[in-house]
Amino acid sequence: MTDQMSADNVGRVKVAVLGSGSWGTTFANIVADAADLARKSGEGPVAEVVLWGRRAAVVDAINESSENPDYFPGITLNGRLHATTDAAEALAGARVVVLAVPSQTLRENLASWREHIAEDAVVVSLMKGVELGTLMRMSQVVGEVLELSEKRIAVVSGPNLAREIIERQPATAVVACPHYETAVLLQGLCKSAYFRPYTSTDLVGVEIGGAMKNVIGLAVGVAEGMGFGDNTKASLITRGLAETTRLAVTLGADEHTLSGLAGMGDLVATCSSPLSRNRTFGEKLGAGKTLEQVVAETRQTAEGVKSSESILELGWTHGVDMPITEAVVKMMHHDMSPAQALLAFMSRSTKPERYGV
Ligand SMILES: NC(=O)c1ccc[n+]([C@@H]2O[C@H](COP(=O)([O-])OP(=O)(O)OC[C@H]3O[C@@H](n4cnc5c(N)ncnc54)[C@H](O)[C@@H]3O)[C@@H](O)[C@H]2O)c1
Ligand SMILES: O=P(O)(O)OC[C@H](O)CO
Repeated sequence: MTDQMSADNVGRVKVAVLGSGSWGTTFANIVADAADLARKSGEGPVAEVVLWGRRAAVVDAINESSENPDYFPGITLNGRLHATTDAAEALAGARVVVLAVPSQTLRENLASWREHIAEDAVVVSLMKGVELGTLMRMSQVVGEVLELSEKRIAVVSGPNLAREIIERQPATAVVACPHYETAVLLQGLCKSAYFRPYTSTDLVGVEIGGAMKNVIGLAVGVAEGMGFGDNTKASLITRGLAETTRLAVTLGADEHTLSGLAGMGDLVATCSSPLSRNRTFGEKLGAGKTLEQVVAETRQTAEGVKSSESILELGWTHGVDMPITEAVVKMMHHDMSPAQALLAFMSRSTKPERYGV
């Protein structure tokens, strides 16, 4: 996709969505529904969506009965959605490549997909994590492995609990790309009757907001599990947003992004919803289950568990104070009990409400 190409002269666009879990399936369905709307109205680009998945049973069910029985049994997907286990087939001719795999496997996935990704494709990350070891945001991993300029890398993020959106409940999101025209084109591809995307050029703010809300969601879940009420949870959400904003702004984000959909919006959705995997993970831990028990019970990706470590290191590398993230890391990775983590958090030295950047 060239920099000059606009939404008006694109016409048909093949979109490959890689990852047929909860969010990959839902986002592919959004784009297919958006294409139906564009076809009817004669306005905007019309996407042909191909979904890649690892498991043949899931792929066959999507193709034969428009259903993903693993994640959304009983929900009818858009009938035009085509699925395949063959990444080369999904990627052939795709001008938009959407990534929906766990953050920590992205690098190895991209290495195997790289040769099939068209040179002029725009690559869109749906992931909300930070890579362990490198401390890279997902767009940075994409840029490094695929050797893409940032003009061809975008992110979609926001308060997007998949279960609600697959039921076609109204939701909003942010499509971020440093190249504004690309963000507008992608906005056109996923704008449907129930999904309203806004554009942004602040990739850093949108990605840090998405990764951090998982960590804060874990902390709020722990508080819920320990039986605490709304004052505790509101305090964690608000101080969590302050922590998120400190980190994001230090890394170059616009402060306003963090009070938008990909910051506060997603934080509120994640921290209030029993549908959130991160919040649920924390809640089980807070209620007294061991980490091993919770890990064993968790089938879907709770990104904050691993990303809490890389995010804390990222904060420390840049001299950012991250007390909630630190408490989460101690509980997730250093055998600290929720009660001990709470004591450590509450007994820190007192501070002005606003400090740091
Ligand atoms: N589920 C949501 O509501 C939601 C919403 C917005 C963003 N996200 C983000 O989207 C990303 C994906 O989450 P999800 O909810 O789809 O997770 P999920 O656990 O539902 O699905 C992950 C998918 O990746 C596949 N997968 C697992 N390991 C893999 C590997 N090594 N190689 C290739 N594929 C592999 C799984 O088979 C599955 O299809 C996460 O970063 C998450 O934070 C999720
Ligand atoms: O289920 P979670 O905790 O991964 O959250 C899902 C989405 O990211 C909410 O926007």
